[in-house]
Amino acid sequence: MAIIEISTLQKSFGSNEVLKNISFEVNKNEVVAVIGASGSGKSTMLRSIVHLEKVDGGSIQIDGQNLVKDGHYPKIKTIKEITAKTGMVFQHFNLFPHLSVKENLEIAPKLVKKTTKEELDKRSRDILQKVGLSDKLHAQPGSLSGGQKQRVAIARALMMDPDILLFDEPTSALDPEVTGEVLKVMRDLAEENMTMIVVTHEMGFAREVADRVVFMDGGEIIESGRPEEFFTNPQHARTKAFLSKNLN
Ligand SMILES: Nc1ncnc2c1ncn2[C@@H]1O[C@H](COP(=O)(O)OP(=O)(O)OP(=O)(O)O)[C@@H](O)[C@H]1O
Repeated sequence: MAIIEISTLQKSFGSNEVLKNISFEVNKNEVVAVIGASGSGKSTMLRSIVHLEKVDGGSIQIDGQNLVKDGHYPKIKTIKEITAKTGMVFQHFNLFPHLSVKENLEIAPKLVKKTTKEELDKRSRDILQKVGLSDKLHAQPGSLSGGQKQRVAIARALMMDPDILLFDEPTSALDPEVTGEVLKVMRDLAEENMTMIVVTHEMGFAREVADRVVFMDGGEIIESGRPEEFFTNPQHARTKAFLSKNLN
């Protein structure tokens, strides 16, 4: 069953047409890896799903509700309700630097959910344990490694109990030696059947963890398929050219 339905999405920045009639669906519990060259529109597509970008045309339905229909948006209250169940993890973590890990985790649920202090405390401890950072509850982000910061960012997204998690190049800003610890947390989430869209340059992750790979080029979806077919027998010349440059 599709939990995200995107159809004929269009977006331009001035004269730069960044999304050209993008259509695709994500099923509940599916992990979709989105790959493609820099500037192909991957981030813009992801950001549109959480309303960090406003599209010019097309539709996005999340769990049966229209975030945007034929380029028209509902009122902001409805938009907030629709996007509330989608969490996002960014390349550069976007933690609040002046707040502790615990405060970073609790700030959003404190504002929007009716939760007691005790429940929040238990939840932040449980989720930090899940990402392997129990000992960092009271740390400041500045004292953490990049891999630890990104795991805190994932924990923060999980605090809102999302149905869908979007990752925008979550390991691209990390040193190679800490990339694995973040990918492991993402693998664990995939195994727990979290619905995920992951924009990534990590071909190993796309090949091994994703249920489906989507290749974008020049604002279009060129090809998508199950990883075993996509990587061994790409159909499109542009996919072949991209893979020959990016697979090692
Ligand atoms: N806020 C913005 N204002 C103007 N142009 C933008 C903006 N955001 C993105 N763009 C442009 O849109 C195009 C697509 O960018 P986008 O970040 O979506 O691509 P991407 O595939 O995610 O690339 P990367 O891997 O480099 O992040 C690029 O040409 C970029 O310069």
